[in-house]
Order: sequence, then C-alpha cells, then structure tokens
Amino acid sequence: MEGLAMTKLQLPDAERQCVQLAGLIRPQLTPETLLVGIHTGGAWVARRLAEILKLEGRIGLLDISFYRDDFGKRGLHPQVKPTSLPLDIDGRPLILVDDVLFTGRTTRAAINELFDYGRPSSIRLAVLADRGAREIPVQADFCPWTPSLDEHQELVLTLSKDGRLCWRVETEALETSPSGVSIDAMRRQARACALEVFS
Ligand SMILES: O=P(O)(O)OC[C@H]1O[C@H](OP(=O)(O)OP(=O)(O)O)[C@H](O)[C@@H]1O
Repeated sequence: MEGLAMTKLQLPDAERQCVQLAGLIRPQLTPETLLVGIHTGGAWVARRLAEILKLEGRIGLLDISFYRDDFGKRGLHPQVKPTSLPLDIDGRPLILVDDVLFTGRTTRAAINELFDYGRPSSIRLAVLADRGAREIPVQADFCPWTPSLDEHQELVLTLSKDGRLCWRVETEALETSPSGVSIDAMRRQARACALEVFS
C-alpha cells in the first residue's frame, strides 16, 4: 500500500474483544436500548454486539460524513452510507458504538446527528479501542482496550473475507512533496476541491 508500512505490533483478537465489550454493556441494557453503530468500523462492531447480545432489530447505523467539523479538509468518505434508525430515538437510551476512539471528533459528529432525529434519554459510548489523544471532552463508557500508539500510526479495524474482524496498524510514512507540503494533505485538499466542483 502506497506510503504505508505495516508494523509488527502484537494486536489482540478483535472478535474476542467484541465478546468482552458485550459483557461490559450487558448489565446496562434495558428493553428500550438501541445500539447505534457509526459507519464503517463501528457498524461492524454494532452488528457483532447485536448478535452476541441478541438485540437483532434494535440496531441503527449512522453515517456522520456530513456532520464532521473537518469535512472541508478531509473531503467526503469514499463510501457514504445511509443513516438508518429503525426505532424512534426520542426518550430512548442509546449505546453509540465505534471501533476506535481517538480525537473524539467522530463521536461529537455522531451525537450532533442523533439530536437531529430526536432527544434520547441517554447516550453511552462503547468502543473496542480507546487510543487517547482526545481533542474534545469525550470519553468511552465501555471499552476493553487502551492501546498506546505513535501519532503516525493508524489503528484500523478490517472485515476479512470470512467475515472476521481483525486489527491492523498502519504507519504513515512522512511523504512530502518538493514544496514540503505533506502529500496526504495534498490528497485531502484535492478531494475537497473535487467535491466543491461537483456539488
Ligand atoms: O475519534 P476520531 O479521531 O474521530 O477517530 C475515530 C474514528 O476514526 C475512524 O473512522 P474513519 O473516519 O477512518 O472511517 P471508517 O470507520 O470508515 O474507517 C474510526 O473508525 C472512528 O470512527
């Protein structure tokens, strides 16, 4: 993969972590609780939690692309998915599910979007990994893993062909253009410009 080098860190079994996370959530469930997974990784984890906790039919999925505060900088996610909430969230306890909690900006965007649909009685946050380095005062209520990663490392949850969730760590090489601008930043800028042209 261009510009990325795989690290040799030992990573935990994400499937086993889903079982651990379900165990943390189970005592807090009520008959009204709705799981809400954030696309993409959070949706995979929410689906797995719904299977383990037998909550099929009580899972919503959220695409927060248009609610990001850095939407202009990052451009649009290559795969925008629809938001779907199968039940009215007004007055309902929600458990927001994501794979990774990092700066907290995704969580902030998700909460903003949810409040456009109604006023939940509570929102708790469940993540498989909390890697710290928050930029917004957000914290996880349920989390089985707090890895220490370098700021240039990205923790990525993947779904293998056989349907298993696996962790991967990618280390961003410090690619720079002749002008000294990060190539990654230039790619993001190009995506944002393309969006403006086509919108
Ligand atoms: O706390 P934050 O700094 O916002 O980072 C956490 C988010 O970053 C990743 O999502 P990404 O935007 O890469 O999308 P993906 O789930 O489709 O990979 C991850 O899945 C979390 O949703």
